[in-house]
Amino acid sequence: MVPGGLTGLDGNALSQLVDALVERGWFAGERFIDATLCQALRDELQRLSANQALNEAGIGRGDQHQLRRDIRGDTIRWLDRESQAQRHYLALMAELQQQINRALYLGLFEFEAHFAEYPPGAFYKRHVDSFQGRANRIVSTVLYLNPDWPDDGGGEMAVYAVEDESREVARIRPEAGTFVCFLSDRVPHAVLPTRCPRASIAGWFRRNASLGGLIDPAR
Ligand SMILES: O=C(O)CCC(=O)C(=O)O
Ligand SMILES: [Fe+2]
Repeated sequence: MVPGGLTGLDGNALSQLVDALVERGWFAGERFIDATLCQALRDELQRLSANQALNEAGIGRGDQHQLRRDIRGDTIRWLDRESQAQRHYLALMAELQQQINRALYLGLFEFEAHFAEYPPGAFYKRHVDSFQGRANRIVSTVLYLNPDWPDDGGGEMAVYAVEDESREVARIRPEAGTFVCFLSDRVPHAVLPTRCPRASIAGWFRRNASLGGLIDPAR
């Protein structure tokens, strides 16, 4: 249950998510997150964008961080719990974390997430979100915030086979309310070039990983 009388996650959808994670490593569900909450999150992202509060996203963590517009073209802002909408979404993710830990014993202990805006023409080439052995990102999530995404809007998330990254297995429209969840080190995915401004929240459940004596190194 989410505090403050807010809408929680649907039990049925949650068990579908957990089953899909176990069976094939990824899940996508339409209308997984309430439309009113998606609208509030999109309004907030649009305000941040209008106030030039978004930053160009890079690839690699810590010292390895670099801007590569040929690889990814979104601008981002990390969630900071400043709004009621963010706190509501984070409470839902805490509920999801509990369910995943209960069913899969993944020991997820923390969630980090950022708003993302892909302007027309932007994309994110095929990648995985963490590498085996250095995997403190365990489960990735994406919530889309675009009501009435047009058929010819592009910007789908392409999902590729775990055992063969050249084989596309799904294409997911970034329609508001659609939620995607997958094992961060297993599932190759990409954002296909978008034709419309594309709004989302990408997030990661993490496990504490001690790397080279650093506890929980910088993202
Ligand atoms: O927005 C999406 O569909 C995926 C974004 C993504 O892959 C990422 O931020 O790592
Ligand atoms: Fe990704």
